[in-house]
Amino acid sequence: MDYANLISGGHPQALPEDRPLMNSRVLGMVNFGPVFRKPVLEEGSPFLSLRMTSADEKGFVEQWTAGPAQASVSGNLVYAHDGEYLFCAAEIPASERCRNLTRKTYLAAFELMDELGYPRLFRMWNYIPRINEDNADGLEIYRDFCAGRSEAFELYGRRRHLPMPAATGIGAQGGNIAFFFLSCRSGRVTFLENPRQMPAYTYPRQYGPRSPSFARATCVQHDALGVLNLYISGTASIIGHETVHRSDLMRQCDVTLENISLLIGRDNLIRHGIETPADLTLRDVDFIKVYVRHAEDIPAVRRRCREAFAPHANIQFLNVDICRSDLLVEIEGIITVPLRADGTQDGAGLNPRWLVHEETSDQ
Ligand SMILES: C=C(O[C@@H]1C=C(C(=O)O)C=C[C@H]1O)C(=O)O
Repeated sequence: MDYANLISGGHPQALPEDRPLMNSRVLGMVNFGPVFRKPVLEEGSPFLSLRMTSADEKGFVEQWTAGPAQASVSGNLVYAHDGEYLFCAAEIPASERCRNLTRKTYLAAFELMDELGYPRLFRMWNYIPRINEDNADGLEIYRDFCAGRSEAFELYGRRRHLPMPAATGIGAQGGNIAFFFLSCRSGRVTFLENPRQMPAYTYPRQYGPRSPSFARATCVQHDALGVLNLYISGTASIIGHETVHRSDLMRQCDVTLENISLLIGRDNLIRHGIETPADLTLRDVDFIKVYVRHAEDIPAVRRRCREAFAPHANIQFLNVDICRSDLLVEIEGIITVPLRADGTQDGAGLNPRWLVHEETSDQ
């Protein structure tokens, strides 16, 4: 596999025997690179390419692997499942306003989850080019998107209980709106809120005709494996429902990091009925994506994040717009926690692998 070609937006070619990338254990792959391509099946696995970097940046491929998976396509949904987890990616075709197509595509995704038997939706990622620009009606595209998504949750929720999962709703450097999500069949799923922030789905109408549909985090517990995965939503400098420190990058970083610390802290976990052998802190967060509005702010944000997170944490910095035009930075991550007192675990639950450019140059 020519990873460099893959990351730079080329089509995957035949795999070398020693480096099975798109094999049957791959639930899905998401390329964070310079070219948008709608999700397709490549070498038997779902593959979505997001335009998230400039041509001269390294980029990376996020690979979700689990058990032997079956992959297929249904309309504009491309998916794979392994008996416990479902990965599904979709493009929302370009239009002058996205509410209706967002609602339609989201509803199709919920139906698929149900039909395949993976009803426990636990993490969604939404990539929205021109997120702060206006649609044909003068409504911000993010708000238009939120309206369609909210309608899908409401309509589907009349038939099936479907709590809102952890999510990210962030800009992209081009292409069309695309989302991918993870759901599971038997993991014990808990949805967390942050006492310092109003639940997003209760935001007042000043932020749009319908509020964003997501929780602050989702916890998936696999008691048989002795492990818990905590998926942290994109988090920003919002207290209550208001953006704070509108023009102060470093204060926005601090509030964002404080929000995550509070969210994963012992008091909040216990409030949601979750017990872990040790207190969780920022040092436990991994697979951290840091979204930064202005490219020139990345070095300062990088320094601050390197202070806050563990040295071994996987961190990627992406220069994209953020869901509110007064937000300068946003952070998401994942924590994997052994549940047994002796620290043993019979599996890691579901984490991604990041194949970054340096790792691929010797392919
Ligand atoms: C930063 C916030 O929201 C962002 C938008 C989200 C969405 O619309 O799915 C989810 C998390 C963040 O990426 C927030 O409202 O606190």
